[in-house]
Amino acid sequence: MEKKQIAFTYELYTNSEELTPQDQNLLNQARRVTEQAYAPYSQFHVGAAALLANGELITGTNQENAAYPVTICAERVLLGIAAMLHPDTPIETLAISFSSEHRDAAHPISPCGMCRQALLEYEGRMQQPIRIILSGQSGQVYIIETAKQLLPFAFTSSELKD
Ligand SMILES: O=c1ccn([C@H]2C[C@H](O)[C@@H](CO)O2)c(=O)[nH]1
Ligand SMILES: [Zn+2]
Repeated sequence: MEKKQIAFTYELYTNSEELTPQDQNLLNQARRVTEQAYAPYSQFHVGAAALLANGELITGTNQENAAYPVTICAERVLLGIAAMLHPDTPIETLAISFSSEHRDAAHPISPCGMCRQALLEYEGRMQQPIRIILSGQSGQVYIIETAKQLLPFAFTSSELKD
């Protein structure tokens, strides 16, 4: 028997002023777009903003539904928009933020399991890592090098190839 370990490194910033101007801009877009989320049931407004390899910037927000499981997270809304509007253009960096009238939003949130799986597929499809910036409306910022790190032992398309 052998014991194995999986670990990854991420960057931690005290606040967004420590980021490069380009990353600050992207995070500010994610923070701002939370206002456009459709989240009448949770009042948890999530915003995602992506910088694409062609320099375009796109955004997405969570879209809830009275039949709760029908809800789509901001991250997967954004991936659908990216795939449709800019096919074959990799996502270089994705910023994710949130806001809520009822909760403190001064800490980062991290994508749910379903979005991690979707982000991993997009990376594989575009053959380029997606850098991820996580932060609330203020406070600490995490930067993760690739979506792959968020989903160790992932099930991928390689299993389905002949
Ligand atoms: O990373 C996340 C986590 C949650 N949500 C949404 C789903 C739901 O609308 C609300 C509460 O779970 O937040 C996202 O969009 N992205
Ligand atoms: Zn999700």
